[in-house]
Order: sequence, then C-alpha cells, then structure tokens
Amino acid sequence: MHHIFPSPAKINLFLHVTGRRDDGYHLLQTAFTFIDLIDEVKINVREDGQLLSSQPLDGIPFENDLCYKAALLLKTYTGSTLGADIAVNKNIPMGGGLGGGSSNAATVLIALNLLWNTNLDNETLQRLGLQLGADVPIFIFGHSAFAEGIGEKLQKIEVPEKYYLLAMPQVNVPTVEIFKDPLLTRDTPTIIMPDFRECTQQSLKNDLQPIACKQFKEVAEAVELLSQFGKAIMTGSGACVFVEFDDQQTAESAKKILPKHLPSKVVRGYNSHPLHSMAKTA
Ligand SMILES: C[C@@](CO)(OP(=O)(O)O)[C@H](O)COP(=O)(O)OP(=O)(O)OC[C@H]1O[C@@H](n2ccc(N)nc2=O)[C@H](O)[C@@H]1O
Ligand SMILES: Nc1ncnc2c1ncn2[C@@H]1O[C@H](COP(=O)(O)OP(=O)(O)O)[C@@H](O)[C@H]1O
Repeated sequence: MHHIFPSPAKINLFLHVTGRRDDGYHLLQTAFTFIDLIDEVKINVREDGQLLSSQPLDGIPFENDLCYKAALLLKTYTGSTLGADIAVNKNIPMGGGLGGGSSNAATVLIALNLLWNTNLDNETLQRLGLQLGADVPIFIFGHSAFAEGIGEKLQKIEVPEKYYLLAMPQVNVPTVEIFKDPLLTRDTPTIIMPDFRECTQQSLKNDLQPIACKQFKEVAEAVELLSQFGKAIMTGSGACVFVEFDDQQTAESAKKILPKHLPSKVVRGYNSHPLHSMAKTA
C-alpha cells in the first residue's frame, strides 16, 4: 500500500552571514518559514529490505537522490531489516534555494521512522538529517524557526503567515560558488531574535543576495522586477526571490505585471510543517 507524505518548500525570510567555522562552513543567522509549494513523497514499505524508486528524478540517479540517502541513513543507523519503494512528485524547483531536496530527505526520515517502527525521537532524526544537509533539520523540527550555527540550532518563532510572490529565475545557482566569493560579507553583527515582528527592516536582508546578483544576471533581474512591489529578498543561496503581500489578490495582480520569461507563483507562508499539522488532526 502506498502512503503519501507532504514535503513543503522553505524560504529564508532573512539570512545573515556572521562568521566562518574552522572547517570553512559559514555561520549563519536566518529565519525559516514554510510555504505551500509542496512535493508529494510516495512510500511503500518492502519486506525484502531493498530501497528502490519506480520514478527516478530527471538527471538524478537514485543513489544520489536525497530520498535514497535519507532512507539508507535511517536503515544503517537503526539496523531495520525493512526496505521501501520511494517516489516523489516534484513541484518545488531544484536548486532554487527552496530546500526541496532537504525537505524530501526530512519527509523520508519522518515517514520511514513511523512505517518501520524505528521510534527515533525528533532530536535524533534532526541530528541524522544534518548529515545530509544543513537545511534538513528545520523540516524535521517542523515549525518556523530562527536558526543559528550552520542552520541546525533552531528556536521556534511565530511568523505572520503572509502571501509571497515568488519569482523563479531559470538558472541554477551553485551554493558553493556564492559562499566562496571573496566579496561576500561575512561579518554581519549577530542579532538576538526571538520575536520576528520586532525585526527591523535593516535585518531583513540576505547577505548571499548581492553575490548571487553579481554572478547571475537572471537573479539581479528578478530582484529588480520584484522591487517595484516591496522589499525583494532572495531565499537561501538563490535563485528564487520573493516579495511579501498582506493579501492574495494584490499578490496575484502583481504577478500579472511580471514578464512571461520569469516564472512566478503566489504562495502562502505557514508556521507549521504540513506533516505536523496532519499528526495533530489525526
Ligand atoms: C544557503 C542555505 C540556507 O538555508 O540554503 P539553500 O540555498 O541550500 O537552500 C543553506 O545553508 C545551504 O546549506 P546546504 O544545503 O547544506 O549547503 P550545501 O549545498 O551542502 O553547501 C555547499 C557548499 O557551500 C558552502 N557552505 C554551505 C553552507 C554554509 N553554512 N556555509 C558554507 O560555506 C560549503 O563550501 C559547502 O560545501
Ligand atoms: N529529492 C531531491 N529533490 C531535489 N533535489 C535533489 C534531490 N535529491 C538530490 N537533489 C540534488 O540536490 C540539489 C539541491 O536541491 P534543493 O534542496 O532542491 O535546492 P536548494 O539547495 O537550492 O534549496 C539539487 O540541485 C539536486 O541535484
């Protein structure tokens, strides 16, 4: 029997680079919230222990798929003898700073932990998830959060659930190229940030954005086009850029003004991960 689990995208409402660790990874302060752009992860438990996909993603061999890596990690860690068929219906563009791959990995960890009865607690799953990527823990944490470290130290926050016009420039921004750019600002002063609503406009910036705009003209164009509606902020290391709206209609009207070559979508922010909301209502 197939089980279907939601796997939402995230946006970084701001992203500050505050330093660098000894291993070269950058220290960040960021705020994550979820949006209703959602992949569907379909899972079927296998008794024979194999991990397979009936529907590999375009250009990604299953061994490199974060879903497979998450399943293998959980299987190795717990010693479960069970396996799974895993397939994803993709709606989240890849490599856009929306965390789709990380979200898929988190959903697989949560879902298989239930289906295989391996009973790991949420914190252990977050720790395992971090081995797959810095963005995985937030999706297991399951609530809007202020994040520090490389994104793994999470504090719950309530963010006003706004609408966003999300522009998706058709370019793949390699995260590593942005972080290694000599012009990157790496010394944004740290902030204390428990209440998102008190965040000043000045804090609402992404330090990776000027670098992505410099390296990719498509990102710079998206920022310029969205800036006519408000403060345009890039998510993660790009390429997607968003601007906030209080209501859906105004966001839809703004979308109509954008040129056809820039794909865009009106989305809504959510504090709660849809898997957690499902668990509460079940
Ligand atoms: C920038 C963020 C913000 O949410 O999001 P995305 O753009 O991926 O969605 C994340 O921190 C992305 O973390 P993660 O997904 O682990 O990045 P990876 O692709 O593994 O990182 C590629 C490379 O970027 C550099 N890197 C990444 C994260 C970080 N905090 N410092 C770094 O210096 C490292 O050189 C790393 O090897
Ligand atoms: N299940 C998956 N979904 C999306 N991307 C995946 C997946 N498995 C591996 N990847 C790889 O991870 C990269 C980063 O994906 P993703 O998390 O969607 O974007 P980003 O890190 O920009 O937010 C993709 O470019 C892709 O090569």
